[in-house]
Amino acid sequence: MLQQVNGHNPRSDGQAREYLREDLQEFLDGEVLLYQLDDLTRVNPVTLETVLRCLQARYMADRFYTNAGCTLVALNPFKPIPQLYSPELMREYHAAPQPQKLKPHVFTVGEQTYRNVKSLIEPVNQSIVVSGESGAGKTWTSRCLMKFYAVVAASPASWETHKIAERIEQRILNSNPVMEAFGNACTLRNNNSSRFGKFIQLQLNRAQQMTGAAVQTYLLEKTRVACQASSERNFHIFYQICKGASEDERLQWHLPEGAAFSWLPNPERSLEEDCFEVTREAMLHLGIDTPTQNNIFKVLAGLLHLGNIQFAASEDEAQPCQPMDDAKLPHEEDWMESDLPKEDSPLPGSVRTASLLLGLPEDVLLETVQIRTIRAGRQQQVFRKPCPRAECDTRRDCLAKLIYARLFDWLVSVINSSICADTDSWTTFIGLLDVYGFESFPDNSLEQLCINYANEKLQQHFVAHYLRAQQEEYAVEGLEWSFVNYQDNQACLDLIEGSPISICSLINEECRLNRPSSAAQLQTRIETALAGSPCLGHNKLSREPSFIVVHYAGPVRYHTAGLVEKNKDPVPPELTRLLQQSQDPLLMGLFPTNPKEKTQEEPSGQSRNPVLTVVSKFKASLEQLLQVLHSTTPHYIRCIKPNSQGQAQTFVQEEVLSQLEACGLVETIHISAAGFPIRISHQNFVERYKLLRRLRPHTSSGPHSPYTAKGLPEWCPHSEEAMLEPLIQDILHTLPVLTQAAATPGDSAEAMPAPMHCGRTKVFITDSMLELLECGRAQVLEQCARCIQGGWRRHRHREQARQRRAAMLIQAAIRSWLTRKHIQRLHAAATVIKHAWQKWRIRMAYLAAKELDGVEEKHFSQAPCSLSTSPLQTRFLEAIIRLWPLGLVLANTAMGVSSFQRKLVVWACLHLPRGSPSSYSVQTAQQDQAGVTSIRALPQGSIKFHCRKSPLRYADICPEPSPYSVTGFNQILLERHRLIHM
Ligand SMILES: Nc1ncnc2c1ncn2[C@@H]1O[C@H](COP(=O)(O)OP(=O)(O)OP(=O)(O)O)[C@@H](O)[C@H]1O
Repeated sequence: MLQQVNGHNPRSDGQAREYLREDLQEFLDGEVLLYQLDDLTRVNPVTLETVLRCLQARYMADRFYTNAGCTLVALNPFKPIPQLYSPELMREYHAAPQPQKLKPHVFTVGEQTYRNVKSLIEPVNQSIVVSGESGAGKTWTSRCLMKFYAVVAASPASWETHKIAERIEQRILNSNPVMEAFGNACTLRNNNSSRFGKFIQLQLNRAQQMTGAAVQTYLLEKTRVACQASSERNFHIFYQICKGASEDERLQWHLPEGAAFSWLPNPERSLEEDCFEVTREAMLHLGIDTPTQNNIFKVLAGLLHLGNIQFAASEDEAQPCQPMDDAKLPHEEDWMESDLPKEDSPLPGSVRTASLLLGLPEDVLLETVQIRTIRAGRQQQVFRKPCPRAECDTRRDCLAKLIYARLFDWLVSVINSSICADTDSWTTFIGLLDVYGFESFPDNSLEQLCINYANEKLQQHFVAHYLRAQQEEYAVEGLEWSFVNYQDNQACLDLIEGSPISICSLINEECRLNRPSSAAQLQTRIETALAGSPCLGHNKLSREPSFIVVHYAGPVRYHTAGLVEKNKDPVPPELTRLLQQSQDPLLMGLFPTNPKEKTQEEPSGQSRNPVLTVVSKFKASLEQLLQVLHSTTPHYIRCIKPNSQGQAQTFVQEEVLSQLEACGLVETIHISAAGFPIRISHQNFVERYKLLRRLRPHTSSGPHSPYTAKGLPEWCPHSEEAMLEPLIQDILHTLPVLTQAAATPGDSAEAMPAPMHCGRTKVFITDSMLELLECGRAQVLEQCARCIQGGWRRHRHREQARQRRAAMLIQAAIRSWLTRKHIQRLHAAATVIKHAWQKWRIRMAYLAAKELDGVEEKHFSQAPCSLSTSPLQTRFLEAIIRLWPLGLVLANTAMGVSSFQRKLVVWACLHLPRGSPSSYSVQTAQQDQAGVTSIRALPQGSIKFHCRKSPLRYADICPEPSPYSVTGFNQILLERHRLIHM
């Protein structure tokens, strides 16, 4: 209900605003409920708040996938939903004529890419970029896609080719558990966190059947082998072998039950990822036979024992640090193999076991870790310098990292050789990129710099693609507008990788100079050399040397301490040489003894080639990757973790918001805002804003609308659109009035028109224009409300007056009716009384007459003759008549007559029968001398009259007394006498 427009109650104002906001939201959303919105670009307006609300509503309604333009947002359900990933559903999406019309799903993206490949429209190759923070579901999504392609891209041809294809698909799928066992670990954020980035190329032949795949990995977190954060774990494979090995294998690998290893923290935590048998099975399918597998596991066990070697600090710098006796392994003598030269060797068990398992001579292994060799001079003279304890630890860790990294790369190459098809057997590919999401921790170093650098690159790629998609939509709608002014993240990329000076180049230079690097020095260098960059910041309050990079997803502070060392990733050449001496078949393969081969780990001083730092290697592989991506049609899946606890049905808005920022969706929203974030269909636009036409000036021409020129297209293909055109034109004509009304006195005229475009089917407007339209609408509604209120008040007034008149009329009518009724009743009663009265009077008269007649008759009957007959009688009567006044006078004389005498005189003169005192009463005055006051005939019976007061004015005065009516018994008598007298 509209509020009374002139009633300014702040609370009701607030409510009204809220109501209008909801109303606008409802309009912008259309008829659809928020959770039913499949595409975030349909959320209107595209703001963070609405996007969040929409995602939350969908998540709570168990709708985990939502489109966001060319991106699919995948919310992690944190609960198994088998029916959401069933082969039947895969086939349904595959068979659908328009899969994009089905509910958003990872299969829609899968099918879309597959059809694009089939359509052979350039670029034929497709890529799917799956990003998100740790635990958001990237690996799950990539696995899902691989399963999808394994189902839909299977060969329907002959049974034989079908079998081959199935075997390849199985191998591709089997690569997952192997890579996850060696490359994933349990972290604080995800129990099965991938510690590397990967790009999987699914290769398709001309018939779009999957014939093979290739895997490329990025930035394996090899430091995890030797160093794990508390509450985190090492790579899964270490736990798998410790928990899943058979008794025999335990003996072979020197892994007694319950043994404690420094590099195996939290072994008591059991995860479903600790499935040794699955890994072994998958390795077998990939062509890694059991002896090779055993060899791998033996080497891994050797690494665990290597980690148990602890050095004691040496008091004499010239003496190497000695390994401490380890007390960690229980019942050593019980399970140690007899091949260990136990009794002869003074070395601790961990050194002996490690060297045995790694196929290295014990003393050489120990010496290499303890003593640094330096070659100097032209003759390459060798100097040996015992390392301090910390360096011994570093060298030991470095040895383990070196072995593990090589082993991982080797595994990837084995997987590739197992699943990769011959180059001539495939023509197109679909790439799946599963990369780390943007990272920002309290302590960020080179790893985060590389990851965020990659994310910046991918974001730039994404933005370019998104803008292209936006631009295409504008073109379809006939809009001539471009995002030329949009600033992308090039400035940030220039800061990180630009030429000639950038953060990367400065760090690399520090490595090349091969001088002792100081963290503070590096900070100063970066700050002075890159001072002009808008994306470089510095936290002056920070005590530790650092610099801030303002990434698209937010600012990140990187510590400069250790940055150069990490970038060098130095591998002492003695370590490589040591491993080249290994007798272990696997290590021999990983570290071949080829003097001509220059390994990457060769020290910089001995090579004229530019140093291959971590950053430069990463940059090279990133460029390669982007080249591949640029040659494909990209598709994006943004995985979002609704909460950090991994709980189902829990949506923490703040956490989701930061991820939306990190995955660039917020950026997309800002890009939308730079264009026309609000799109309304012509129909809806007219329905909502047609009332604005009331604001249009009444002059026929009216002010010319600046919007009409760029406004509606000249041609309207549909008749409905044609019908809407004049209405939209009318609305557009009101815009100058609106802008004028909204302008504050200081605004310049040209600043006012807010941008707006009419496309072929939609009206494209900006936020400011929406505000203006809504303002105008509110204004018109207010006018209407006032008008309605005035009309209503007038109407109510008239109605009330009419009702009052009608009520009076009814009251009068009822009153007169009641009066009539009452009078009728009174008339009837009066008639009855009158009749009774008349009857009574007649009767009385009759009785009186009868009595009088009786008295006379009696009187005359006592006389000897009748009046008529006897003259004596007549004379007597005449005498009486003549005398009775005298008698009365006598009776009334004041003097000398007693009361009784008076009565007697009256009786005598009136000839009243003396014997019947009950019939007449004679009243004398109280003073007996006063005479007779009245003579009354006593009534025969009593008569009562009960009269209520009449509502009628004259009802109680009826009947009309007549001057002749008899009103008392005396009168009857007197009348009688008078009559007689007459
Ligand atoms: N669609 C889904 N359905 C059910 N569970 C899921 C789904 N997606 C993810 N999960 C759950 O979330 C966990 C984390 O997912 P995943 O390992 O794919 O995250 P990630 O983004 O690859 O993390 P990281 O970057 O650390 O490797 C999975 O182990 C799984 O339990």
